[in-house]
Amino acid sequence: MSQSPGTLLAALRAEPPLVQCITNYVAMNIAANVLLAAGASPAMVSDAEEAGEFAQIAGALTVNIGTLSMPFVDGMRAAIGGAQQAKRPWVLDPVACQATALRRRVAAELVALRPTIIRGNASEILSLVGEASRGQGVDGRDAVAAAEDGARRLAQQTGGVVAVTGAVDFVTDGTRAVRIKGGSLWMPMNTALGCSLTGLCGAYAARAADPFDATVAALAHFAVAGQRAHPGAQGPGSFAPRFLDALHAVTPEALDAEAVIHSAEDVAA
Ligand SMILES: Nc1ncnc2c1ncn2[C@@H]1O[C@H](COP(=O)(O)OP(=O)(O)OP(=O)(O)O)[C@@H](O)[C@H]1O
Ligand SMILES: Cc1ncsc1CCO
Ligand SMILES: [Mg+2]
Repeated sequence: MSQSPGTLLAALRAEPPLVQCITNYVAMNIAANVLLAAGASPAMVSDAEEAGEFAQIAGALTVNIGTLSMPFVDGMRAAIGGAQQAKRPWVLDPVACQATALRRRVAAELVALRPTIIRGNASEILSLVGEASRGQGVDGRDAVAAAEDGARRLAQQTGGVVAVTGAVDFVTDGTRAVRIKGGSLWMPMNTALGCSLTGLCGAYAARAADPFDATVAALAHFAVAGQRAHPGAQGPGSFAPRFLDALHAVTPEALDAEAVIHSAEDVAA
């Protein structure tokens, strides 16, 4: 029996989960504010000496390779080990994994550790499954639809959930699949909103029985908040504070009423 986004939002707000975020320098502040606005409790803890220990007290771990360096990688390895030992969900954001040999290598190592959830843009997901990617650095340049089959294969390979975000988001666990509509054209013009969404996937995963439901809820929360924030905004700058306010203002009832989620199982191979 699946849990609706609103049900999970109520659970998250009733008991804000501690989410350990190993994220990039660009996203640190934005992602922390997004998690607080949504109702979670973020902590940016990444040094290898403490990251594994912290993962055992956190409700979930998120790992993002946006501003990659070897100290970050050591922290990621330690944290993932701690999360796995404590049986906590962990989420991978393979930022710009198509761009360099280092990113391809680290992303492949992390995928092999079987993340509970992988969330990326279409260009990143295509690269993870060895397909041609038109990504330009951290910016996705491929259509979500082009990465759907690859996302299904990736989910079957890891045994986890894969989310591809863009104009219409796609979520699959290799068997089930949905598309989520909403959001705003200003979202890809706000840096690190994808990284922040990865953090929110972790927050929901800490409270959900099923990581697929958690991922759908996080993406639906973003889609509804983005859609609500859009009309009052003149551009990416005025959108940003409205979006944070909307993440906070949306109630569990409104989330279930306004989320546009359609089954995508019709196109399964
Ligand atoms: N054209 C669009 N219209 C509506 N919403 C969008 C659009 N593009 C992206 N989004 C939304 O923006 C959010 C971030 O997704 P996106 O695919 O831009 O992540 P990303 O490329 O990893 O971002 P970043 O690396 O900058 O953090 C998601 O909630 C997604 O649904
Ligand atoms: C702009 C940027 N550069 C590395 S990570 C990041 C944040 C968006 O992914
Ligand atoms: Mg990204």
